[in-house]
Amino acid sequence: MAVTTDFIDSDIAKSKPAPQPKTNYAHFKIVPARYPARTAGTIFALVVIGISLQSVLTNPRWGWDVFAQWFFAEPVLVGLGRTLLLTLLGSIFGFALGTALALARVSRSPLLSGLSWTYIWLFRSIPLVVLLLILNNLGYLYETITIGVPYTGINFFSWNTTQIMTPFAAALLGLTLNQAAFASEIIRGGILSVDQGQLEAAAALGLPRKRQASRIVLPQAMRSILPTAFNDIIGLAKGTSQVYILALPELFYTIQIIYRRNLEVIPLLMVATVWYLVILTVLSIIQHHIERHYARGALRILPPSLFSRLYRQLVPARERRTAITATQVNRNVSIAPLHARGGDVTIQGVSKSFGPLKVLDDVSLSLSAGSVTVILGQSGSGKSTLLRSINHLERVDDGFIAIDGQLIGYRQEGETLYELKEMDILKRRVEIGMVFQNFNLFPHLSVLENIIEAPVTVRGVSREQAETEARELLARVGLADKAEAYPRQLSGGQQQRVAIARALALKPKVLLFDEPTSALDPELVGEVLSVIKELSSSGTTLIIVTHEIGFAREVADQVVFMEQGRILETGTPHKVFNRPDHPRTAEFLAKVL
Ligand SMILES: Nc1ncnc2c1ncn2[C@@H]1O[C@H](COP(=O)(O)OP(=O)(O)OP(=O)(O)O)[C@@H](O)[C@H]1O
Repeated sequence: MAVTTDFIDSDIAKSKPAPQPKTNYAHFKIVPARYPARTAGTIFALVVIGISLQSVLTNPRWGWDVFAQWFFAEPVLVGLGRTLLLTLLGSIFGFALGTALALARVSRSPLLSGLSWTYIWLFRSIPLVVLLLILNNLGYLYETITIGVPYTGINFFSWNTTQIMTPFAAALLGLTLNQAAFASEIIRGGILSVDQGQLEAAAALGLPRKRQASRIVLPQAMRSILPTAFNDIIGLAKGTSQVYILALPELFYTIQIIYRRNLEVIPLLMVATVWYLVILTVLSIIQHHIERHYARGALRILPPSLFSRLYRQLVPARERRTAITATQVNRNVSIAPLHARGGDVTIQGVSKSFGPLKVLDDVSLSLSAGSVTVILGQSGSGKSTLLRSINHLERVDDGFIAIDGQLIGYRQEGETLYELKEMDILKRRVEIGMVFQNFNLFPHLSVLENIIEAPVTVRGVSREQAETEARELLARVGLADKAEAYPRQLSGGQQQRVAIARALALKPKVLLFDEPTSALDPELVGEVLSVIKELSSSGTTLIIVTHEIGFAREVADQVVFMEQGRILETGTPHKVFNRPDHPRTAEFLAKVL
């Protein structure tokens, strides 16, 4: 009756896990997995290295004794110095001019952009050798170079062109002009690779244009700029050999002069080759470290650098921990109130079109200070455009929007409205915070840096005070322990809570939420809504575009229903959700409820 016994045994096994025999593995021998292909590959590499070394070291024609004699010889080192100087100055001036050209190329002025395009087109077309020869003969075209006020006869300085255009000056100028044309396209490519949302987030925080470029756009652009830029600099280091045409003895030209005299061609070419290898190695190490610097925040975990790997090997973990604890900062700074009083928002007869499409059509709305308004409507009904118009990310065609009686985007004098310059719009924008659907945190800045950027730059708060307030805000959104993390190391819900803290750091009168939960997984929606709910009693005026009807019912003072750019209905949540006036509202609610 083996079958019956088996049945009983398996039943028992299901109800109670069988006790596992305890095994002592201490005396077991571990055999690592074997990888025959890897072993074969290693042997092959060893053979190739061995043969190469033997052929290079034992063949007397390589002339290693001559190589040793010339490697550190004075003329070679002087030539090397010139090559390094030309590379360094050519890179610095070339990239500085290239950055200006790239910014001009993306400028909104068509003439400036056209001028930059023409420069790039011209200097990328002219071969470097031709350019160097033209510059060397510049004295023939222009006998003097003068700095002064054009067409007035007022001159400050005047030089004889042939005297100042030495071979070195011509070489440096030629390399710079040539390098700038290529560098500008590399930089422009980097600028274009930065997400548009980043610019909008920076503008919504009121950061000035210069700060947007230097702190937000360029650091992120650097990730795509650096590999190509270093390729270009390495090309320049080798390309300096073209200045031989000006009889300028840089490294390669010096080598040529020497081997033409002593006929030791190969050993001297080896001298040049090894020095170029040294230059390339140093540049590659610099590239690695700069790239690593700009990779902060782009990778979830940054691989340890060469130095930190060495540090980990040399310093025991216990000592490292003590060192970190010793650098903790004293955070006893007074905490300012975290909210400004809410603002009254008046939207009067606002219209906006994109081409033939009228997206907002005579929209009027009045929101009292500290109120919570939820805007509902089908996709494409103009909800986001209305929000973006409130903080002037979109310029309206007709009507006006005012906060506490102050017009957005305009200055009023009597009956005339003057459009504000971008700088002034940015200043006023700090009163209106905005939280985006896709968070738009700055990925290269830590959570703390994201939050303090605008208060420090725009409001002029001290860094210490801004950090204290930022930590307080982070504690309020439940992320006190994430101050040093980078956005990509956080979940979507956490990122959105940081975005809310960032908007609050400017103590705005009005806070706009553009579908703050629609990019989140359902289980993360609740944590963001509870933060907004807490804010609803803070006195800040909240305007929220959302499809979360339950949430709207709970927190809203007023619900607005939009369709095809028009407001069809407004009222309390109780009225709009239970007894809507308009059949379209009822139809929409029937779909989403
Ligand atoms: N920059 C733009 N250029 C052209 N059309 C635009 C632009 N921005 C928005 N639109 C159009 O305007 C209309 C309203 O867009 P908006 O984003 O305001 O709608 P929405 O109600 O917020 O939609 P959703 O709920 O899907 O976000 C859409 O038809 C959209 O295609």
